[in-house]
Amino acid sequence: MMKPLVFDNRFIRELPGDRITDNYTRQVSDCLWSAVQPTPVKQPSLLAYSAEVASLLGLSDEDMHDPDLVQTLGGNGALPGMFTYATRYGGHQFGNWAGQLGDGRAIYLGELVHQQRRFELQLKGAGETPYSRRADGRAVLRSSLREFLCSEAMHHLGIPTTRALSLVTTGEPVVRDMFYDGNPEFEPGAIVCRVAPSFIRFGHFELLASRNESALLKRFIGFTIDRDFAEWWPGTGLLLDVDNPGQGMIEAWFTEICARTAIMVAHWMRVGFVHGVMNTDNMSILGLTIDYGPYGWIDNFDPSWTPNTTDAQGRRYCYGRQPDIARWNLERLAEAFATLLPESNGLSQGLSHFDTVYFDALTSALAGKFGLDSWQAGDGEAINDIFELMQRAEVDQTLFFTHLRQLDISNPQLSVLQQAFYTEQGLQQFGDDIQAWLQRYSLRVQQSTLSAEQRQQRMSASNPVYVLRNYLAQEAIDLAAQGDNSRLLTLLQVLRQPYTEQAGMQQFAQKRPDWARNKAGCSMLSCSS
Ligand SMILES: Nc1ncnc2c1ncn2[C@@H]1O[C@H](COP(=O)(O)OP(=O)(O)OP(=O)(O)O)[C@@H](O)[C@H]1O
Ligand SMILES: [Mg+2]
Repeated sequence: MMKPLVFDNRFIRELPGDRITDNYTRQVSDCLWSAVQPTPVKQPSLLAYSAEVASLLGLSDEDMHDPDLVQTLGGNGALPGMFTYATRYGGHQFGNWAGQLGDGRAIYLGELVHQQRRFELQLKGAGETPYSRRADGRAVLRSSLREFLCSEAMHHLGIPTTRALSLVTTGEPVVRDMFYDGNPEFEPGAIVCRVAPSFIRFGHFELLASRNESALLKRFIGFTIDRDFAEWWPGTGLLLDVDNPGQGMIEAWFTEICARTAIMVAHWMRVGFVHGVMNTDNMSILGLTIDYGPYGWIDNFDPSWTPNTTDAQGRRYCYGRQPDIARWNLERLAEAFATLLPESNGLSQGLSHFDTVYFDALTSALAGKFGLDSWQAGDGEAINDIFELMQRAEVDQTLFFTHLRQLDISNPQLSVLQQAFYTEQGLQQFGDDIQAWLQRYSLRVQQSTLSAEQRQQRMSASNPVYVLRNYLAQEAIDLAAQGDNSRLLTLLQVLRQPYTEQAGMQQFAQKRPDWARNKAGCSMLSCSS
């Protein structure tokens, strides 16, 4: 028998809910959540779970196979103490205000408390809610598997992220027109149980501000600081009035949100992660990576690359623009707060803080990647030069760094990097330039105070050997769709230690194979999920 889980559902206890309790699509006002039950499914079956997340929640391996828990994770019935609801948020999508969005397919199970830590649990793909607009409330296996694996991979890379407890197939088909080309197909349905201290998004605040619900906006800010920033705000020396947080508190808090967002994006840039849909409804107030949709990983270095086919034209959310977009999103959040603080210039100070924190985080990440002791004048220029060469020569970003680590500084040879080139032509055409750069780099490293061993250690800690390249996820999806979850489990295992070379796992540390270059799911992803 499973031990009872402890829930303490502050969100629904302390914040107003929707008075309408019927589940139909509508505009909702003057509240933050709507009670809604997950829609039951035919046959929930546990495909994979994260043992680390289970243990954070006080769940043993045995518990994870408990039929009652598996049913709950598939949306069939709640456990004692749970309360199920969807929240009301809005957002800027692709640069435009989109109005009310809300949890159209994510349904909360409540706030689980274990060992003094609080975790919100959510089922993504659990059925329609009042916020489902014209969609079905469901999620397909391919997108759920990608979310499950990548959130765990990101955590083990040391990147702030929402986590995933479980991946459950529903036994029910879901219809998707993957390329929006009039060819809908049945795909297996699935549900991920996500876990985070808070799933509150920028869009929650933006919607209240846009609807002039200012008393509720204030109260919600007070709630969020009190519940989700409990470790931060006492250190500010400011007093928190939960019902009416003061200007100084809101400004200080916004500055903190800016810092966290900057750190998150600097990490993305470090490992070559492209989120793909940085709409403000996909920005976490805690600075966690949230909503693993059409994300991707950089193979050949290219700042203009985006995995999202919907964004292929404008490239708003391409790799290189992520820091600017994060700042743009913070500006939208500042505008929402400014409806309460018309006289404030503290909000613009928060934005400047973003610039400072991002610069520091990025330069220290780059110093780590290149194995430098510190960031010095001239490093930026040298690093820009090699990034430009990598782009023109089509060099794999991940392999470049893991191989650069092996460079003999006293006798730098291009051959160390050979594996990282995608084409013979790139090697022929840019080989001499890159060789010259390696000489310049070696001189820089020789001036450094680090020993060879220290340099290599720094590089190992900053440069992952294993990342969830798009084609690796796709191979796991293709197998899982045939009922074989072995690759999924192997990847989950390998990605637990992404910075360490693991015996027999060499195949997961290769550059993207040629067949995957232009294949759907491998080089480009649709938003259909
Ligand atoms: N299949 C669906 N059914 C109902 N609503 C959906 C569906 N897919 C997306 N939405 C809603 O569309 C909006 C934008 O979607 P987006 O792709 O950013 O989110 P998402 O993938 O559902 O998940 P999340 O941000 O919760 O990880 C959100 O309000 C989302 O709930
Ligand atoms: Mg989303």
